[in-house]
Parts: sequence; C-alpha cells; structure tokens
Amino acid sequence: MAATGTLKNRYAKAPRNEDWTIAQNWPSYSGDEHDRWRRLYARQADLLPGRACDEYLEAMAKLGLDAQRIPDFEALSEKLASLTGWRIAPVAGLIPDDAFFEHLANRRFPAGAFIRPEKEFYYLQEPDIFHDVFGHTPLLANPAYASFLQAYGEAGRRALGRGQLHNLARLYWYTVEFGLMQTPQGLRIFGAGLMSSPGETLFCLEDASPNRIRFDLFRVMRTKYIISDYQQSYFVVESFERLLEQCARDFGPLYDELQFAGDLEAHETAPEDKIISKGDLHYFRARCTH
Ligand SMILES: C[C@H](O)[C@H](O)C1=Nc2c(nc(N)[nH]c2=O)NC1
Ligand SMILES: [Fe+3]
Repeated sequence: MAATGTLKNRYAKAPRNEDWTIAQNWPSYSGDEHDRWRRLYARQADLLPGRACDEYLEAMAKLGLDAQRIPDFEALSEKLASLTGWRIAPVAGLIPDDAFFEHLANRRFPAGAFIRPEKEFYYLQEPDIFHDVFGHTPLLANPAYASFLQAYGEAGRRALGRGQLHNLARLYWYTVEFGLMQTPQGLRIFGAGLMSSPGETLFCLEDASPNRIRFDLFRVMRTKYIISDYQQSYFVVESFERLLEQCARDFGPLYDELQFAGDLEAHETAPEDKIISKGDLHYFRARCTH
C-alpha cells in the first residue's frame, strides 16, 4: 500500500506536516460535497439498525454525527476526546505504516479529509472521509475498543523492522475493517469496511457464501485477505473487552511461531477452527469463472 500513492483528491497538494497530517479547512467543502455526504449517510443509516453492534449505534448517538453535512474534525475531536481521549487527525489519503501506527498509539485516528468523487459513489478506491468518519470514528467513543486500537498502534510500532507487518495488517483487516461480533441477538457488524459499504453490510451477515469463524489471534494472523472484493471469511469476536484481552500482549513470540505455521488462504477453513457458519463460497466461485 504505497503511502499517498498518486493522490487524485483536492487535498493532494495541501501542505502537510511531518506526521502526514494536513489542515481539514472545513469551510472549503462545496455544497456538492456536503450533499454527497448526506446521500452516503442516508443510504447506510437505513441499513444499520439490527445489523450494526449496539456499541456502534450507542456511540453514534453519543457523538451525534451530522447526517446533513461533512463533520468538522475539530468539533468532532472535542466530543471524542471528552469520552476516550481520541482525536481525528486529517490526512490527504493513505499514510506510511510507521506514521499510521504512531498516530494510533497516541490515540489519534488518521482520517482522509477528502470525499470520494461522484463516480466512486458505489465503489471506493481509497478510504475517504465517509469510510473513515462514518465507519471508523464512532467506536473510538467505546472505551474497550479505544484501548484495543491504541494497543494495536503500539504493537505496530514494535513490529516495524521485524518484516512481519503482514501478520499485524491481517489483525487490523479482520477486526477493525471487517470484524463481526457474536451477540445474544445474533451476529452484528463492527468493522468499518462493512459499516460503510451497503453491499457488504448485507453480504457479511446474510449471504451463504462466506465462512464465519470464531476470532482467534494466531489464526487471523495466518490468514490472507482479499482487497478488491467481499471477504471470503469473516472472524467473529465475543466482545471488545475479550478482543482487548486477547490482543493486549507482546506479539513477539507469536511472530516466531507464525514463520513456521505457514499462511492460510482467505477461503480456507482449518481443523481447529470454531466454525459459526461454513460458507459454500458460491459468490467467489461465480466471480473467478469469469
Ligand atoms: C496499518 C494498516 O494495516 C495499513 O497498512 C494502513 N492503513 C491506513 C493507512 N493510512 C490511512 N490514512 N488509513 C489507513 O487505513 N496507512 C497504513
Ligand atoms: Fe479503514
């Protein structure tokens, strides 16, 4: 993931600080951009009741994200900081791993300040303000999740230079981006990539294709993932407290074992898996015959 790659958005040329942050310059958003936020918000907000985890819906209510206009990061950070000490750090796009981990370890969430162009309304190339603020920000108001993401940032700092960032990126992918939670009412979404995608919001909970497997740290770190399509396997945590418990540790010994354990393909199930539902993978078979 080449940091900042060839940024095409209007913040690409914005002066940036040493830590890759930029000025959001909230007054510069156009009516079109605010309207695009309003439509993205409305499309997703209709789908989440009964699908998003209660912690997300409660946090969303607490933060009172504006459904009509693009949020001002300063105002949003004030509210968030009063709840868990987290703040939103505006960036122009993807930033290097070391800078990303440094921000997370200091309870700063790097969020893209640009909103996707109209032509990407249905399929997003790079995480934009809607994905980062609507998808990621609310759960930063949840104390256990807030501590988990900070611990992840610290683990990232420790992992730099060990050449096993791919194992750590998988933990981020299968929890922060595409995580599910087991609740007494059934499976619920907490991953930001799911929370901000109408198609995958339905697919991850209701389609027979993907596997749904109980979260296990070592298992997740061995599992490859798909970037350009719906996930072939989803991992299910019991709670954020339990996830924090499993992850607030030194991953060093794990990295040693992982070197010998070998990787699993995204669609594979392993004998030791606690399967919640085994997928028939029909969606993926259909995709790869084309
Ligand atoms: C760390 C994580 O696995 C991944 O490599 C990164 N994600 C992001 C990033 N930068 C931004 N802005 N947003 C991300 O989600 N840099 C690195
Ligand atoms: Fe994301």
